[in-house]
Amino acid sequence: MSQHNTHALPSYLDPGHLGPWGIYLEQVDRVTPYLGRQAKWVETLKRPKRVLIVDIPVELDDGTIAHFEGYRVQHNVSRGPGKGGVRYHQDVTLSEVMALAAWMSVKAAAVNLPFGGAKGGIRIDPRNYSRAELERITRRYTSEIGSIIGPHKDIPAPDVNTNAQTMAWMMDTYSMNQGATTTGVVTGKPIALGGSLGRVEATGRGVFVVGTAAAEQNGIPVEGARICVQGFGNVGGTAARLFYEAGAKIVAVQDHTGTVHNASGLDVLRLLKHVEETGGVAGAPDSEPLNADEFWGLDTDILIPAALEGQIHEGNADRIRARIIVEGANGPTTPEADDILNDKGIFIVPDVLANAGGVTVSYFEWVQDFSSFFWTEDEINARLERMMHTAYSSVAGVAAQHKVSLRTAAFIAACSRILEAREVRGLYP
Ligand SMILES: NC(=O)C1=CN([C@@H]2O[C@H](COP(=O)(O)OP(=O)(O)OC[C@H]3O[C@@H](n4cnc5c(N)ncnc54)[C@H](O)[C@@H]3O)[C@@H](O)[C@H]2O)C=CC1
Ligand SMILES: O=C(O)CCC(=O)C(=O)O
Repeated sequence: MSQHNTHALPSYLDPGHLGPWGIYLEQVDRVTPYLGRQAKWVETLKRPKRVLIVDIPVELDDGTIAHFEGYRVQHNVSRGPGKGGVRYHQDVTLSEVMALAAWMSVKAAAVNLPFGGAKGGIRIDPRNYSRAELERITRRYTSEIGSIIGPHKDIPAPDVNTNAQTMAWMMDTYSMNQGATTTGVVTGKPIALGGSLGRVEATGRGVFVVGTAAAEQNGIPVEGARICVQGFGNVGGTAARLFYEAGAKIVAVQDHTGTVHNASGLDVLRLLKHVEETGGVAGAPDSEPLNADEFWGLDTDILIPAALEGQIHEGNADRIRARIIVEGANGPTTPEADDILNDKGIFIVPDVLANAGGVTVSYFEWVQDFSSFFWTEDEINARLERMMHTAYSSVAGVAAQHKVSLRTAAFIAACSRILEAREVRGLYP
């Protein structure tokens, strides 16, 4: 059992709290005064365009029948087709998927990609199911949402507990139902199926690029910087490795199995191997265990939350001693915590900017699939870096102009773009 089950729930999971969708709505309310005449259209952002809840009946390996609840939400498609990952997690809710879809709309617009926002999920703990069962569940889910996805409508990708194999099954199922191989229906596919080089690492690489820019802006040399990372999967593991290779010291890592600490710096390559072999960071060599709560009070230069939403809340924000927070996860900081951290002068690179590297390389993959012409990994990484730098500078410019946080600035830039598209498209059929 995870040590986290023994701790109080984060405040956003308390009954009566706003929940992820409520948090998103509050973020939109906070930015509305900066939208000028576009504010007239702001209601567009406060309701999803389309919500689909599906029942997924599947025969398990032992012959019994199980039913899972799945979702696909398209929040906004004013600027292009919906885009966003698919999450398999036991705590997935409609409110969460709605918020994740909305953050995708904001993210795509903040980085100026020609996409709207969407997200999907299945309420399931995938660790309890065999590979064959997961394949059947994924295929049935894909068929159930098949009428609303498509390369020009809504393009899924990996998120928590899904990966390139999941995308291969989705692409194959969609193609079988269409009667034609349709590689552009999902991104994050295996390279053999039209996937893009660099996509697996892209989100962590983007975190590294903007994290480095933020460190420079705050006079923190990356070489020797102390870094704590929560979540050591696709995003956290890659970001930790890139910072480690740049000379930073990864002093603590937390995942669902535990928290490991080494004040002189963990050997990240060994830690990655340990996680591959054992499924989590607990018991990693050359580390001491910490309890989950101690992690948040560690004296550090950069904190990278790269696990789930609501991890930084009013119950722990006050104890955080990082100089910079780079949000690898979606929605890791509640609005209450955001206020506390801003008052403490902690510099936050918000999720919609910091973790946009993944969807950026997904965009490259989608473009490559259409042209059937594939780029080298160096080309992809160079383009990714350029786009992340451009987005960071333009959001930092908006922040300076309005004297607001990078989060508010990213929302101002993104919401303005979405609402401008809404306005010029017009309303009538
Ligand atoms: N994969 C991608 O391309 C993108 C992912 N994200 C976001 O980044 C975050 C992480 O996603 P991935 O790395 O893809 O997922 P993943 O499934 O590869 O890894 C998730 C990590 O979080 C840890 N974790 C889960 N529950 C935890 C808990 N209660 N406490 C501490 N750690 C916990 C897991 O142990 C694992 O290390 C999510 O918020 C996701 O939405 C954002 C943009 C793109
Ligand atoms: O790569 C994508 O299309 C979306 C990735 C994603 O789900 C996210 O950025 O949160």
